[in-house]
Amino acid sequence: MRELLEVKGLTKIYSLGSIFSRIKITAVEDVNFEVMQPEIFTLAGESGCGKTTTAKIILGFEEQTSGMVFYRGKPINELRKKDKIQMLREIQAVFQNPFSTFNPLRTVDSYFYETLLNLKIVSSKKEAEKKIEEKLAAVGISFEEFTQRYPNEFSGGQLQRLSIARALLTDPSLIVADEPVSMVDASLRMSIVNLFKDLKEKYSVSVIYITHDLTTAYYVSDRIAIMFRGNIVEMGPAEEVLSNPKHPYTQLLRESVPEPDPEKRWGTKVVLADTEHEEYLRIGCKFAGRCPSAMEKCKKNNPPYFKVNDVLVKCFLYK
Ligand SMILES: Nc1ncnc2c1ncn2[C@@H]1O[C@H](COP(=O)(O)OP(=O)(O)OP(=O)(O)O)[C@@H](O)[C@H]1O
Repeated sequence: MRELLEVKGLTKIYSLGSIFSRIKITAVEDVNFEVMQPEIFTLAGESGCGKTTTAKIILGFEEQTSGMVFYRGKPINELRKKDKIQMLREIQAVFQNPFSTFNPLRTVDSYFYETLLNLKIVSSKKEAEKKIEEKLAAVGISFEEFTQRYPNEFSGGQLQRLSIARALLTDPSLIVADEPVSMVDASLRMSIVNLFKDLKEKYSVSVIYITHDLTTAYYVSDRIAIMFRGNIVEMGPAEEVLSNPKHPYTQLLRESVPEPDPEKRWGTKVVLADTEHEEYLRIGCKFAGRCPSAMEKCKKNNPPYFKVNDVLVKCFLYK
């Protein structure tokens, strides 16, 4: 396996509030990880931990305050400037709400033809149809049931499969999937995350899977990073992290995780709850206020990472 993407020292600081009461929050703080090819790498954590901000920076929708993202060893920002079309082909996104991915007034197939033509992937309608048929087959939808239909003629699950098929049109190496199943019927979730496994095995596609749902994460991920208030607090093989969690936050997360708020995602209106605000501003471990094992030093010092077997844990308990 080769390294596909590397995130190094990634930090994003947002300013919130009015000019009279400005506060700064570090939504992503010195985040480091790499994604191999092929691999399903999961970023998990409760709402507001910095998963989406990390995804937005990788996808180029947001600029980092500091740190770098490397794609195949090269800084992604420079590649984006130099070879935009190639980057658009190589890294694709799948979002939470498939109904907002497609305009209700346009047929879904029109998006597919548009992507193929705009990115100059095909040169004729016949070639386009062949490509579309192949990608639909990969997500289990037939060409006939797809042609000339509007988004409201599909179920949420079918539409999410179609957004994955559309992402596949460019033969990407990396798919960044942000909560792709949280708006899909619980009974269909597994079948959609299974698709990611298939894509990894059949086409060597790597996936950054962003989720609050540890059940699907456990099932699909090779490695997982658990985030809390902008920090990765634990990272390692998914099986090990989720069946034997070390960080007190990962242990808590396994018990209950609040659902993400669809209204808040990818929007710009941001209101911080008091505890959230206080946790972001903590000098020591951001989890210390809620941690049942917190020690005096946790409140004063930011813990470094400790290695426990294959797992990195940002917690003084493992010193
Ligand atoms: N444009 C923005 N301006 C100011 N603060 C922001 C902005 N976008 C996100 N934030 C804040 O940054 C923090 C991290 O948000 P982010 O969306 O990355 O978390 P998340 O884990 O993906 O949560 P969710 O699942 O709710 O999207 C949150 O406190 C959020 O309120």
